[in-house]
Amino acid sequence: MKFIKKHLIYIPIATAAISLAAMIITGYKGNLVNKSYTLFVNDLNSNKVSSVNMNTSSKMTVILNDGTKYQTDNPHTDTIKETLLLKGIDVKDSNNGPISETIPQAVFGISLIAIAVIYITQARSGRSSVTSIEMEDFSKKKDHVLNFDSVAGNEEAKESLMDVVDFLKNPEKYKKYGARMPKGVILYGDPGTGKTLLAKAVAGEAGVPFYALSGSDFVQVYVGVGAARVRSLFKKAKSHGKAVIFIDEIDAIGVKRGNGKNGSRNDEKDQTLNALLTEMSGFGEAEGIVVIAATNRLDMLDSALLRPGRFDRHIEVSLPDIKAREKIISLHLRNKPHSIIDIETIAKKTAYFSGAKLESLINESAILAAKDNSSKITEEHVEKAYSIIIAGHEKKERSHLKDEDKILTSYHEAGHGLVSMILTPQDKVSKITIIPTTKGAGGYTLTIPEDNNYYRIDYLRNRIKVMLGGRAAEEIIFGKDKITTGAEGDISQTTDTILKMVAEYGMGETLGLIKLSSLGSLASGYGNAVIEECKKLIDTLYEETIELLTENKKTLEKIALELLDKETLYADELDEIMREK
Ligand SMILES: Nc1ncnc2c1ncn2[C@@H]1O[C@H](COP(=O)(O)OP(=O)(O)OP(=O)(O)O)[C@@H](O)[C@H]1O
Ligand SMILES: [Zn+2]
Repeated sequence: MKFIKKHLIYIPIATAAISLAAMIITGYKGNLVNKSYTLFVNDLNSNKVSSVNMNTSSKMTVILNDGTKYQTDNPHTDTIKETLLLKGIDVKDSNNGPISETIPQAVFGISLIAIAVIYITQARSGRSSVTSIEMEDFSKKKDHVLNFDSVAGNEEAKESLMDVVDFLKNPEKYKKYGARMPKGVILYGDPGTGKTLLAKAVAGEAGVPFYALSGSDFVQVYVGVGAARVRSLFKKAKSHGKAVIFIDEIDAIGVKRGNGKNGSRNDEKDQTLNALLTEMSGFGEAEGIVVIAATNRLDMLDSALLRPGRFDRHIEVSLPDIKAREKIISLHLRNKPHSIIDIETIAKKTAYFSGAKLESLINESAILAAKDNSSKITEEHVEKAYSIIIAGHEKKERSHLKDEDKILTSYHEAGHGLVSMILTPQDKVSKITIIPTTKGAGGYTLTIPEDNNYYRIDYLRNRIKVMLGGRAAEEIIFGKDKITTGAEGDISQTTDTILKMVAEYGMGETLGLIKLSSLGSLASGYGNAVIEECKKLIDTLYEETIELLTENKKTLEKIALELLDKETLYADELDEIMREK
């Protein structure tokens, strides 16, 4: 839209130029000399005049029999025309100039007005709308193209996105196999973790244009404008063939409908969202267009957005762990004069920093170096910048965790991971990390090999122990009076599972094979007894978990300490520790 609007002004400019040229050509009357009125009267009296061309202007044009042409004053008397006619002189009396002259004049005038109108509206809309479709054409730019090397860390996200890159490069290949490739990908994760950067890198890797729009641009615009913007964005992208369309802050238009807090649906958002969904179903698989959206909150999104054929790929972009932070710092120090050798120490100190925050740390250091007129960025500059950044952020967020919290999280997560590796080895632990994910503080990741239809009772009991492993580890290491709120999520999960076992799966004694939820109003009589049984079961399972971890305390400590050091431990590192056990 903006693109067309921007070029609209060239149409009247062109017409103005053409009409001006026409005016010059038609208006060119040769070098018309001016002669005095008495000379004209002389010519008239000697019958030399062939024709006279007069109009409302102060001059009239005289053509003599020999073809010479000159101008003289038009006396504007009532009789002049008659006098001339009586002498048999051809008189052209036009109030308006000949058509060939007036048309270019009119067109020129209209063009000037059009230029002014378009210029004013553009200047105005430029001021009032912050929206601009950001466009970068990676298919043409060959120098400093963003690619996956520009994004440090985030290896898992990059791996998932490699598929998308391959699809963008060879959509036909996938079509041949009848594969349905993702039209939409959602990148979710904390602010500043590099979601935008990754989306640009996909376009860069695939060598296709990148179009970006932010969901927040649609807030507070008139109904219909957002939808129109979406349509024009897609139209533009499609006209180029392959493309990456990036929609930042998709939550601004795609929050769940009827969500209590954000309950007041807004027509504009709905229309914009609908336009987006329509556009997405409107292009075919082989077209090579991928829409990448970013959000900080995947759980807030409307399920309509997440359905197959829409944004059905969800890729988490997490905060960097120590290795990734080292890479990000190195990346941003590259091309800057510096004398920093010990990047590892900086990485150690910056736990829970996002990529954006690390970038601003390095930038701040560079500013300090410049202020000092120092030839290089030194470790002292980084030190100073660190204090500035921490002070600036501390008020706003719980940004940098205290070491104490880090230690606690390490043991907590190690507890989950260790219990899982011992009791449910079939569920492969692919990583344990103390870097918080959007789902909560810390975390370990399970890759469950097969999707089971049924779970055996012993498996369910073991799963509960895995969930209790975090709290149990805290208690073993720090003592009962030092336990934390960190286990809240675990506790709600175990409660759900145990309640289902006793009240729905027929695995308890109080109800036997009776399903509590089928009892309707009769269920209330069983309430307390069911809770009693659940509590007893959980207590027993918790004790067993404490026992198990106490027996394996050495391994627990080893995992925790390595976690503290490396922040993330992957399957091979964990296998190594378990082998040494
Ligand atoms: N993994 C990374 N590697 C290198 N630089 C990074 C990385 N992550 C973030 N950055 C730096 O932080 C800047 C901001 O990142 P980006 O805008 O991609 O984050 P985002 O996840 O899209 O944030 P938001 O959710 O706030 O939109 C980048 O331009 C880059 O300089
Ligand atoms: Zn936990």
